[in-house]
Amino acid sequence: MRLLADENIPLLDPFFAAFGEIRRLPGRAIDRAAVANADALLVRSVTRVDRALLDGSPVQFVGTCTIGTDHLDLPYFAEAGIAWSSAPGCNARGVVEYVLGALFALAERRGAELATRTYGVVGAGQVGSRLVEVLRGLGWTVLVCDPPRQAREGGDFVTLEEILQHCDVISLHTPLTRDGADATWHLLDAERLAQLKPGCWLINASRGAVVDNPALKAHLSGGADLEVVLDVWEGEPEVDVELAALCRLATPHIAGYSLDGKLRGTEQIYQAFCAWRGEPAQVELAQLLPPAWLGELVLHEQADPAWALAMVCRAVYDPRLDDAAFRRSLLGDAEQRRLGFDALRKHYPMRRELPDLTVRVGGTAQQLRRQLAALGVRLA
Ligand SMILES: NC(=O)c1ccc[n+]([C@@H]2O[C@H](COP(=O)([O-])OP(=O)(O)OC[C@H]3O[C@@H](n4cnc5c(N)ncnc54)[C@H](O)[C@@H]3O)[C@@H](O)[C@H]2O)c1
Ligand SMILES: O=C(O)[C@H](O)[C@H](O)COP(=O)(O)O
Repeated sequence: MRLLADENIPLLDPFFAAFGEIRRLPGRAIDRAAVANADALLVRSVTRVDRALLDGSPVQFVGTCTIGTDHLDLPYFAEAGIAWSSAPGCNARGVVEYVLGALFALAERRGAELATRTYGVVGAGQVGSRLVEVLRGLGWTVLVCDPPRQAREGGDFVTLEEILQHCDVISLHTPLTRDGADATWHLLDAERLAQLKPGCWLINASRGAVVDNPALKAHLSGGADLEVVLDVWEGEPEVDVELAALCRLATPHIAGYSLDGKLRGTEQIYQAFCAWRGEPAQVELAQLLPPAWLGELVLHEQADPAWALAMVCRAVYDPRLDDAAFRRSLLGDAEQRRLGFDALRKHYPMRRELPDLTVRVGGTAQQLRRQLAALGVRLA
């Protein structure tokens, strides 16, 4: 079996070497010539996999080590009989921790109290539902908008208009879709941006085009009272530098880039590949994960809970570091910026997740313990 893989997929050898030769290429360099000699293709989000790439190739299996599937032409796969798999939920935890880090950074900047704000989560799938669970676990007020789920399940959902009207913080977690009643392309357009509450915080770590980027730039340039955090951009790896300058936090599509999340992505595709071949999966991620550099934190029982939550999150991940590195990369010319976007992602620093951290709290600080548990850390 000949495997062709994006070179940015970690742990390719431990998981896939037993199946045959693995050829590695940068994701954006995977082309028709390369797939002409491949039986299976393993990609990340930057490779568009469609008829134009695969028609006439021997590829029978496509695995994307990502949550998103908007780069895959799934109707074509069905028509051509190509098996495929994505990695649902693999890096959802990382995105949740990105949003938490952004909230603590904005709160510090604005002198705001997070507990008194109303949160709106748009899209409650793998990422959004985990975020809702964490925010509600912290005791915060959360409204949830997910029309497809609402139509299927009924229940406690609100409309996007209600989110725009009532929420002080809005975090977007929809897929990027262009068709149907619930299409999300430019879900936040000029008209909806104008409806945001003054002082609102808007976070997009879904897909760039869920927000109309030119409209957002015009809105911010016009002096809108709005704090914006963008991890994803229309036209990546090209980024509108003027828009980035208007954002409070700007990062190069790394919200889900915890090591755990990336490795889970590889493992999930390995498992799907084994299932497709009708073979048992024999390699387990647990055997391959390195130890977390920060194992344990000790908090004093009198620690202020708001301070303690921010410190614990930051100990594991602080998106301001990614923001600083990204802004440095935006100083070059257009080509340097494009290369910089990919380089920051390729050489992403070690980042672990809150469940890798043990927190010890002295005494009987029950509320703090409950909130730390909601964050997902292990409590000693
Ligand atoms: N920035 C990153 O690093 C990163 C990492 C992981 C995922 N993502 C992206 O985050 C997004 C969410 O991922 P996920 O795994 O949670 O997806 P998912 O498919 O599990 O969930 C998406 C949810 O959005 C809902 N939805 C669809 N259309 C909607 C609409 N018009 N309004 C409101 N809700 C709508 C769906 O019903 C679903 O429940 C995707 O775009 C994914 O590609 C980004
Ligand atoms: O869809 C996903 O899983 C994420 O957007 C993922 O983090 C994208 O990372 P990439 O495949 O671009 O490396």
